[in-house]
This record gives sequence, structure tokens and C-alpha cells, in this order.
Amino acid sequence: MKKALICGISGQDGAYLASLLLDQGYAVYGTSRDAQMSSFRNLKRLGIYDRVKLYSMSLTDFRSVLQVLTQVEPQEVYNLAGQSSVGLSFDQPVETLDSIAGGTLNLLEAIRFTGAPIKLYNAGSSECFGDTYGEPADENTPFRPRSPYAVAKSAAFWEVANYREAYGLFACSGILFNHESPLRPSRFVTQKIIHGACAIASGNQDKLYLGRISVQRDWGWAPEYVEAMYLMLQQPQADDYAIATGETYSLQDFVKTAFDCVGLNWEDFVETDQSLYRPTDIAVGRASPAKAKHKLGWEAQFQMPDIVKMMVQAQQERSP
Ligand SMILES: Nc1nc2c(ncn2[C@@H]2O[C@H](COP(=O)(O)OP(=O)(O)O[C@H]3O[C@H](CO)[C@@H](O)[C@H](O)[C@@H]3O)[C@@H](O)[C@H]2O)c(=O)[nH]1
Repeated sequence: MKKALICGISGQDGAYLASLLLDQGYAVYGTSRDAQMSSFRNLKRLGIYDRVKLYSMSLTDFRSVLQVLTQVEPQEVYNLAGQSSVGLSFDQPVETLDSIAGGTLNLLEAIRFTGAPIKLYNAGSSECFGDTYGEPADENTPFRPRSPYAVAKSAAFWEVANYREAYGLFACSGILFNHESPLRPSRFVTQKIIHGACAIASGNQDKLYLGRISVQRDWGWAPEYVEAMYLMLQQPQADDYAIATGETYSLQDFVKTAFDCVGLNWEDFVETDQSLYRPTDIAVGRASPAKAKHKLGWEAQFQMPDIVKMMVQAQQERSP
């Protein structure tokens, strides 16, 4: 039985990836900084909590990384750990850089130290591209990071590429554009909007306050993005891939679609709160996921309007 280790299993992607790997017949091991204190609510929500073996591990602590790697002896490692909020990275730049850039380096060093033929997936981010001014970004687009988070993800991306070239590690980065699901916490804008629209429709909230709604993003469906992660590690050669739907929508479109779903006119309920503006933001995120389609045979099936419907439905089922 193949063994997979998911670093950062408690988040949205960790839970969906664990579920996919269990379906593929893997023994799945997962880490969280403090496995005794984490609720692992996403694993419980997917009904797989009892099927995963959990460890405490901090990527910034080399000893803990090496200890878990040598105990588990995985064939595949998925690095989904680290501070994941772009907004928070402006307030916690050092923690962000340490957990992402320092953490990824520790993981690469630990894999190199064991000498085992471990395949590594690293969670990269479309944030690394910065603003491409409407041009679609792909694997050859230069990075121009516009947040401490993006700076950290860019450093981690090049660490992975360097260890692949310098030491022959099978290490890949997925440059994932935004991907959403009912497991998204509401610190991210899509879930904040879905929660807000549903709460307003049921009379539990009056207004929804948002930052810049003119921004445009390529939003995909997280459960199918984890399939791309898995596919990257099944290829004959390690490589990097941009993962996206190829369709870009404005945040205002997202808001309108969500409020339409609950039968409300968004303009009556949404207000701007300038304190939610980021010091620097990305105006337009646009992607060309052609390489993933060509090499991995991966293509997104769901786009923004489908995703809004599925998230609203999940929210209404949870709190009717
Ligand atoms: N969070 C938030 N964002 C808002 C709000 N109002 C407007 N926005 C804008 O909505 C956009 C999306 O913000 P997030 O949902 O927080 O996601 P993100 O910054 O794009 O980052 C996500 O996607 C990246 C690419 O896949 C990931 O790398 C990252 O970890 C995260 O998942 C940003 O331009 C942000 O300024 C608000 O009230 N809250």
C-alpha cells in the first residue's frame, strides 16, 4: 500500500486531497502544527477523520519534519502547510515568510537528508504572478509578487525548482489560482459572501461589508484542484503546472451571482469598507491552464456560477 503524507491536512485542500488519496487506495498520514488541539473539522465533515493517521509537525522545526518523515516513510509528500491568507500576510509578514519559505526549505532538506525517493508536491500560488494586466499567466510568466504572502510563495517555488535541478529531487509546484468549496473559511472572500448572502436572506444579518469588488479572479472548484496535485506526482518527470479554469470574473459578478441565488438584489445589501482594502492587491487574475490539460489531461469542469450555486446549497443545508 502506497503511503502519502499531507503536511497541513486540516485545511480545505488537505481534507479533499486526503479523501481523494484514500479513494485511490493510499494509506494517508497528515500533519498539523498541534494535532492534539486541532479540531480537524474538515476531515470530520468529509467523514474521513478515522481513516487518517495524524501527527503534530511544524515545518519551521526541522527536527519535527525529519521525525515524521522517518516514522511514516511516505512515497509521496504534499506540502499544503503554512500561513495561507494574503490579507493576514500584511500584518504577519515574518510568520508568513518563515512558515512558507523557511518551512518548504526544511521539508526539501529533510527529504534530501533521508535520501529516500520521495515525490514532493508543493502548493504554489497564482499570487506569485502579481498583476498581469489582463494577460493570461502560465508557467513561463515572470513572478512579480505584490504581498508578503506572494513573496514567500515565490521563494518557495524557486526552492523547489532549485532542489529539483541541483539534487534531482522529484519535486513539483502547482501554481494554483483561487479554488473554493464549502470547506473554505469565511476569512476568504467567497465564503464570506456566501455566508453573508444566506444570513441576510434568512433575516440574520443586515449588510455585507466588502473591500474592493472590482478585482477579478479565476475561481475554481477545490475538489477537482486536488486531482491536479495528485496527477503531478504520477508523471514520469517532475514539473510545475498552472492550475485554473481559464475563465475570469469580477468579484462583483460573484457577489451578484450569490445574491441572485438567494433571491436578493445585491446592491441593497453590500457596502464598501475601505479598511478591508489591501495595501497592494491584484486587479486581474487571468490564467492559461493549457499545459495542465496537455500534459496531465486535467481540465476544470466547474466555473464561478456553478461554484456559487454549490456553495450556497451547502450553506443552506447546514443552516436552513
Ligand atoms: N478576504 C477578503 N477579500 C476581499 C474582501 N473584499 C474584497 N476582497 C478581495 O477579494 C480578493 C480575493 O481575496 P481572498 O478570497 O482572500 O483570496 P486571495 O487573496 O486571492 O488568496 C487566495 O487564493 C490564492 C490563489 O490560489 C491562494 O494562494 C491563497 O492562499 C488564497 O487561497 C482579493 O483581491 C481581496 O482584496 C473581503 O472582505 N475579504
